[in-house]
This record gives sequence, C-alpha cells and structure tokens, in this order.
Amino acid sequence: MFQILVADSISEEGLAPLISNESIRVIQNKVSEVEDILHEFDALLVRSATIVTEELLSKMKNLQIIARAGVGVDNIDVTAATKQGVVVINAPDGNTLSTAEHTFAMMTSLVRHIPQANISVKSRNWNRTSFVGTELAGKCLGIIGLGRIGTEIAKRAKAFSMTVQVYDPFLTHSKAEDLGVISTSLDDVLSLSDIITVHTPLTKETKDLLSYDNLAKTKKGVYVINCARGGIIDEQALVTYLENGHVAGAALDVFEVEPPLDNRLLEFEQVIVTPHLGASTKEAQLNVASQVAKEIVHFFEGKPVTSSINLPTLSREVFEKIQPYYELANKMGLILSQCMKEAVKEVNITYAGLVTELETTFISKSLLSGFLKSRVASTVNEVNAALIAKERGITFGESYSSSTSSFSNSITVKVIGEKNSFTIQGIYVADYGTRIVMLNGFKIDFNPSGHLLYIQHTDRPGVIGRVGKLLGDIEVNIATMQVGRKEIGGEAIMILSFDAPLQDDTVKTLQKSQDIVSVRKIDL
Ligand SMILES: NC(=O)C1=CN([C@@H]2O[C@H](COP(=O)(O)OP(=O)(O)OC[C@H]3O[C@@H](n4cnc5c(N)ncnc54)[C@H](O)[C@@H]3O)[C@@H](O)[C@H]2O)C=CC1
Ligand SMILES: O=C(O)C(=O)COP(=O)(O)O
Repeated sequence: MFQILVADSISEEGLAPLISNESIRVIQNKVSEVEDILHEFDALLVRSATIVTEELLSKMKNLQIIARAGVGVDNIDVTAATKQGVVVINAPDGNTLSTAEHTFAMMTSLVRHIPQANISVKSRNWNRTSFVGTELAGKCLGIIGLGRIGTEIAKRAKAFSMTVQVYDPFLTHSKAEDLGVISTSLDDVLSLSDIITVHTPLTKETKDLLSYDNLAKTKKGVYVINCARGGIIDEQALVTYLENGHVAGAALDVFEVEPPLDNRLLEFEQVIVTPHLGASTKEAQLNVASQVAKEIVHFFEGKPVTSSINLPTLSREVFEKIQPYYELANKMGLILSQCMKEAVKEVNITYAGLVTELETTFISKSLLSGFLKSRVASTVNEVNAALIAKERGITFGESYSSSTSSFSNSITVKVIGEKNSFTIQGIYVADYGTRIVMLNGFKIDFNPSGHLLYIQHTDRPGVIGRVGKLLGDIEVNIATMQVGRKEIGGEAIMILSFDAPLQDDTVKTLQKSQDIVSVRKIDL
C-alpha cells in the first residue's frame, strides 16, 4: 500500500484517481499534524503553502515522489529532492487560464478603482468624483515574460484594443508576430507602457527585475501588476515610487513573504491585493489536481511520468557510462545560454567518435535542459527539455559525424538565433576530464566549471594587459586565462576563470574598454 500525504488544500474531485485506487491510501493533513509518521509516506502532494525543505525531506525517508498541483516549484527544494532520489512533478498548464483571467481582473480593478469604490459605497458614501478611472482601450500594456500565462494576457489585451509591448529575451519573432504583439527591449517596455505586468518565473535574473533603476525608467503614472511571484518587483522600490507618486497604483497577488503581515505596500490606498488567488478557481484546481493524481498513479504503476522536472529514467549501468558526457553537455548548454542572449530557433548537436556508441538522445536532452534552465518557470530536465523546446518553437537536431579530428570523441553544438549563431565543441578524455576545445571557431582549451568570463576582442598589443589591470584595480583575482585567435591582428577571444562570481558592474566596465567587442559572464 502506497501512502500519500496531501499537505495543502487540493480539489477532492481531482484526487479521485488516487482515492479510488485500492493500492493507495490518501491522508489529508498539514505536515505539522503528522510529524511523527512522516517517514511512512511514499508521496507528498502540495500547492504553494507547504515549504518542502531539505530538513523536511530528510524526515520523509520513504518518499519517492513530490507532486506540485500547480506551476511554480520555488517552494520545493528540488536539488535536495533530486539528491534524495525523489521525483518532482508539477502541473504546468492546468492553471494558466485562471491566472491570466485573475491578472486581467486585477488590471481592470486597478485602473477603475473598483476595490476602493466598493469599500466606499458599503460605508454608505456616494462619492463618484474620487474614483474616476482610466480606459484600457488605446493604452499600452507591457508584458514581461510571454510564456503560457503572458500569452493568454496578450490575447485578452488585444481584445480590449490595447497595444501590447513584450519583453521576453527568449521569444521568437514569429510567435510575437502571430500574437500581434511588439517584441522589444526591457527599456522600451518600461518607457512606453501605461501598465506593466510581470509573468516570468522567479530566478536569479528576474529577482528585483522591477528595481529602483528600472522603475525610474517607467512613465510617470504607470500602473504595475504582479500575479507571478513575489520578488520580481522590488517591494522597497515600489514603496518609494508609490510614495512619490511616480507609480499610480499596483495590483499584487503575490508577495516576497506570504502571508504579507508586515508589508508597507498594504498601507497604500492605491495598492490592491489578493491572497495568491491566481490559480484559485474550481476549474484550475480540478485540472491541476487531476493532472498530478493521474501522474502519481502512473508513477506507482512503474509507467513513465510526463511532467517530471528532475529525475531521468535510465538504468544505473547505462547512466554511469554516459555520465561524463551528460555533465559536459549540460555545461555546454549553460555556456550557450549565457553567451547567446537572444531568441533561438535551432539547436543542432553533432557527435563524433566514441560517444556515438552511447545513448546520445539522453546526452542531447541534458544539453537542452542546461540551455533552457534559466528561461522557463518550472525546472527543466532531461524528461521535459525536448517538449519545452518544441513549445518555444526551438528546433532541435542531433546528428553523427564520421569526420576524423584530433579528438577520440567530441560534441559540437551550433545554436542559431534570429540574428546570430554560436558554436561550441567539448570533449571528454578519461583521466583528463571534460574540456571545451572550441568556441565560435576559436581554438581554446578550458575546464567548464566555476565562474568564467568570455571576452571577444581585437588581437592588439595591450588588450590582455588592460583587462588584467582593470580587474586588478578592483581587486578581482584571475585564477586562469586562455586566449585564442584565428589570425594575427584579427578577432580573438579570452576565457578567464575566477574564484567567485563577478559583479555585473565589472562586466559593464570591461565591455567599455578599448578593443573589447563583447563580454559574457558564465556561471557554471
Ligand atoms: N499567482 C498565481 O497563483 C500563479 C502564479 N504563477 C506564476 O506565474 C509565472 C509564469 O508562469 P507560466 O506562464 O506558466 O510560466 P512559463 O514558463 O510558461 O513562462 C515564463 C516566461 O518567462 C520568460 N522569461 C524567463 N526569464 C525571463 C527574463 N529574465 N525576462 C523576461 N522573460 C523571461 C520565459 O521565456 C517564459 O516565456 C511563474 O512565476 C508562475 O509560478 C503561475 C500560476 C499561478
Ligand atoms: O501554480 C503556481 O505557480 C501558483 O502560484 C499557484 O499557487 P497555489 O497552488 O494556488 O498555491
């Protein structure tokens, strides 16, 4: 008998496949109420309220699967779960429409002051002049993050006769064209929009995306909306811009700390709030609960699960053989993603030599998951990488080359974007390890790990010295340095490694230095 702990409030009807299954026992309780029997559960089902920490996982010795009845898995320590061999699944599209509709409800409420007017009338006032609103038709909506939810918002905004400006670095031109939206830079979205709504995952890149500096670039009188994740808008910065009147109002469904008991934003009349209700409809809850319930049944029946976001399903023996290539490919994907900052149409992988005898599909998926990791809300892994790439219009090709090179095996990847392309080649040699031996046609040789800088420059006397001095002046210690060039005086590259991550300001300063063409920070 498999025991499942349902720790958050989840649709009973959606749970039917579990409740009716004779080999499954469902217990609906908060974690704190079953502390002494946590070790007995085989599965844990949660929404966003239960925080699944490493400590909790260590108490759940029998746990095999965690199911998130929703999208965001930021309340689950997926790394700890993976380490513990626990599969994590989610329901990526069951609540898309409800969240988009809630965002739209927040937008209309915000610009027509509906919550404030409601309170006023119920307090027996009849004050029509204080609640004069703003029409949506003809206004510009800025959407940051055009994934599943952002896309549904865009369609609805078009129906309301709004113009839509979008910032999503991973959005292809054709998708934007199909939707009739303008795909542009973050700065354009900030400066041109009357209303800005965020729909990205909360990641290193999107934390405080609407910062002091970025809010300063917005129109005076702008409205902002966050129905994605607390922390994408810097709450302190928002307080400042509400206080000085630059931001006319905000609609917030999510907060950095939930519930937001001690949050200054709640004190503003022009801020309207809901308690993380985006996905709270009967339909969305039924969808997400039944999606994960069916997946859990499959999992216990030994069938493959389709929405796993962490573990691959390979035998240990096969995995051990491909592991070095699998890790190399993942690093190559991460390097490509950090060097190629634009929408990508194609990822082509070519294997040569001994590696072609292995299960390369799995290696390719590892590469793809490294490449997509920072671009989507839910964690990407080998199980879901190809599907996510397809959804995002990225064609993914794999081929074998018989051409002989100086390496006994190699993986070469070409990523083609709308304007540029980028090529990388990596090798694995037993007892030597994994190396990157080519970047964009430049021969090089470095270990893909740690904190790196990729600098493209002109091969002129003094460039390397200038970079060294610039970093030395700000006390940044270079651990290793590699240079590569195609011809004397032509284009050249440097790969520098450091003991700690570099500050973004350092990258900006280097970028301005003489003879430097481009600088990319790579964290692996
Ligand atoms: N309030 C609520 O109850 C709910 C909130 N959510 C949250 O909404 C957010 C969006 O969810 P989905 O649309 O389902 O995810 P998605 O993965 O379909 O879309 C996310 C989009 O953000 C884009 N993106 C990633 N990094 C970016 C960056 N630095 N700048 C601009 N765009 C970037 C990606 O390219 C992608 O298109 C997530 O944070 C999710 O957790 C989801 C459901 C309910
Ligand atoms: O699916 C998501 O990412 C959500 O934020 C929904 O959260 P909830 O399941 O309503 O606690």
